[in-house]
Amino acid sequence: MCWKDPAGSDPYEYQVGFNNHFSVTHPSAPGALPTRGNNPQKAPYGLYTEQLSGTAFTVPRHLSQRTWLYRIRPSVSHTPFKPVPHPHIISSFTNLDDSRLYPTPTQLRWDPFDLDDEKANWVEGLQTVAGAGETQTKMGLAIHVYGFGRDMVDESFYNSDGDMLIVPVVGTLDIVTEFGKLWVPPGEICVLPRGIKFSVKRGPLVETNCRDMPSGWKGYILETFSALHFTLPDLGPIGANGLANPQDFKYPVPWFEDKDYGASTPSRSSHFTIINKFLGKIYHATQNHSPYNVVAYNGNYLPYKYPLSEFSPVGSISHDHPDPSIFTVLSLPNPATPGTALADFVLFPPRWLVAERTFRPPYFHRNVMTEFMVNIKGEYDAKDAGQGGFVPGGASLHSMNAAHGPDRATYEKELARQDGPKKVGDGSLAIMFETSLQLVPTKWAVEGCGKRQMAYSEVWEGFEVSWRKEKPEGA
Ligand SMILES: O=C(O)Cc1cc(O)ccc1O
Ligand SMILES: [Fe+2]
Repeated sequence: MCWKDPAGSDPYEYQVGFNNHFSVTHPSAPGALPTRGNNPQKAPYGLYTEQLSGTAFTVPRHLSQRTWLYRIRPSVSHTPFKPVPHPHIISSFTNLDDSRLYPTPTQLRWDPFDLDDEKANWVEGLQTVAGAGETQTKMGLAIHVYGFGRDMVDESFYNSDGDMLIVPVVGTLDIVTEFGKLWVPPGEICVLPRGIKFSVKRGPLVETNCRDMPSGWKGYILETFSALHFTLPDLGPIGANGLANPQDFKYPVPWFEDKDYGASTPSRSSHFTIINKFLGKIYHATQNHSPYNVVAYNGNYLPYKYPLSEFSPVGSISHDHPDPSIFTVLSLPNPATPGTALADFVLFPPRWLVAERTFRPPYFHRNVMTEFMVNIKGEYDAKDAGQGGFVPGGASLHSMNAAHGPDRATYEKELARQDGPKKVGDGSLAIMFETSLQLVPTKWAVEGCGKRQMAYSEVWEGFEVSWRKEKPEGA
């Protein structure tokens, strides 16, 4: 089934259904998909047949992901890769003496990051904030910010290190992939799995309340190095429905161009550049044609997007504050420890809080998971969003076991609260990258970026010791 935005702001069409197996052909080339098998002696219209695997051939069937592509030229027709410096990307976090890293258990919070991004394209504008593990053994993850002001033209990127879950905060992303196009405004996310080629262009700059992020296209990226990919979390007693429903995940429909590059091409360059991130380094190769030449495909390894507004949250309808795992949108299980995640993508959506006899904002806690949060817009219910607070566009890192929770202002306001049911988060959106691994921030994030809120810990100062007034006599 094809889906089209009824409001008309997204110009593209999509196929729907999380992890579906799609067998599709561009409408201009009926019959481009082989009718028997994947790999005919000669594919229809002389197309080249290519398998792109997202998992090892031998993984259990329910984890297996691969797509067969039918394309105008084989992907392999390009020059050898040459390294190109990119000083801001880090993909190995295991050497804690690496001078680019800054291990610290301190609670960290940042105002919106300032990136020197006007001339950068999306790849050049990547900057690593934190990470764990490394790409070589496919164990770990990295968190990056991006900021760019230039479209990727005649350039395509693919990542050999991991999958990228992209969270735009300012500016719509207009993404061309080998599988078709994705339109990703703030409020939606997309996942670009390992190995898939794509180019990021600037879509409209939508209204933002990010005070310090007035210009540019900016957002956050969770990069997962794992050999497996995001899944929908189990629902357990919640039942068969709710949270992120499979039909709300949108996959592109085929889009291709039959475009050659040569000396006579009046383009910026006389070739197309393929950019690869491999072991944390950037490499360039060139070729004489557009890689967006896939006419038909058949498989379940594809990029996709998800509008966060479709998330159907569950919560407490009597008393007590449920743990935030109820807000998991996508999860990447940690095979080493059943029930834990290498990475969870968690959403704090607008919702009604009705719990009685309950301290409703997030409680004080010291979690075994590491929490990296981003305020996309509005006010998060545990933190003041004013100047120096958890501001839109800003982020926080609460590492394994690090105590955190409501700031003093929120705590006092909640103790004094009289009202009944309350809608929180109207017009607001916060997300969390949560991991069972120990994240290491980069030196840039802790010292270099100039956006760290050095006074963050003060939000938890000055709590009244009510006990002394209220304790039973003799205690
Ligand atoms: O720290 C945070 O704000 C995230 C969070 C939210 C919540 O409702 C409970 C626990 C938790 O870590
Ligand atoms: Fe937390």
